[in-house]
Amino acid sequence: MEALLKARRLSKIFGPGCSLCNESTGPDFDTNVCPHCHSVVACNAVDFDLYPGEVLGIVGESGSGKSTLIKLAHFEWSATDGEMTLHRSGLPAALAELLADKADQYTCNLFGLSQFQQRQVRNALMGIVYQNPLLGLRMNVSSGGNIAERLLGAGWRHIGKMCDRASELLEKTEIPISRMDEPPKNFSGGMQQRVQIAKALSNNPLLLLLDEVTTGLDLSVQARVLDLIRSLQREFQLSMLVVSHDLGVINLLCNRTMVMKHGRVVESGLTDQILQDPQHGYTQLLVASQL
Ligand SMILES: Nc1ncnc2c1ncn2[C@@H]1O[C@H](COP(=O)(O)OP(=O)(O)OP(=O)(O)O)[C@@H](O)[C@H]1O
Repeated sequence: MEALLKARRLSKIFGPGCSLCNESTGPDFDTNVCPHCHSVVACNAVDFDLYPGEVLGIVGESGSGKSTLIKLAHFEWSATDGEMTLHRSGLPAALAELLADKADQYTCNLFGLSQFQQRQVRNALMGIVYQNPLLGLRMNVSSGGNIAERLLGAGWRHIGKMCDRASELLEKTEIPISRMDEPPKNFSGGMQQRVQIAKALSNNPLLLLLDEVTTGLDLSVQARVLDLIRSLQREFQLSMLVVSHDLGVINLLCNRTMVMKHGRVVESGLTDQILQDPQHGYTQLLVASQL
């Protein structure tokens, strides 16, 4: 099977950067701040492949660069260096043509696209759920309206079809249809996450990005949201990138996992293997601390 998404040498530096940034930061130096120019190396030379229907976890302590990878993949931040390509076979024909790299079955480097083109890719192919629902939802707009807005962005125009799609998704995410016209600000934290999930799924994304989606929720609410994500992933065979500092979440959702520290991947492999037989000292600590 061929990868749906390939990321190569993903790097993000905050600050001016200098020729010594990469060789003076990372786990061996116990910092991601360059001692020469004081830039932050949020991630450096990260490679990964994501296969169709696969869930790839990104775990690590606070500041290790997990959210940076999600924000690069979602084009919220521009990469300092690196490439991201998608397999063309799963893309809508118009997009596959637009992004064609004639020599390859993968698209051109998506980081090289204009902002407009990146928005097209994002609207057609990606969904995202943030830890903070304020980032993913308009709190004063009805829940149905939040979903319709996303559908408009993805090119939908027929109001009736958008209403049907919103009801279908809210039902799937266990929001009572009777509350479809209410704004998310009226909802509990768990409900807001479920509306975010419904919105993120509305355009049938190939790729779903989850950034600490259950952090901050009560344990029982967390369990319900995670269960929902797991069943939706199976139903739609979604490919997902899941960021979490919680190994329980990673264990429940992810087939494979990358462990990050100071902007570098220190270990990656099958989640079971990483949890049962961690190789890197940092992963061993992480696993021991969460047992
Ligand atoms: N806008 C910014 N300007 C400067 N540095 C930033 C900026 N955003 C993030 N960083 C730095 O980049 C590094 C990686 O941040 P990132 O948010 O990716 O970490 P994380 O692993 O997701 O952490 P957390 O679990 O706390 O969200 C951190 O050192 C952070 O301070």
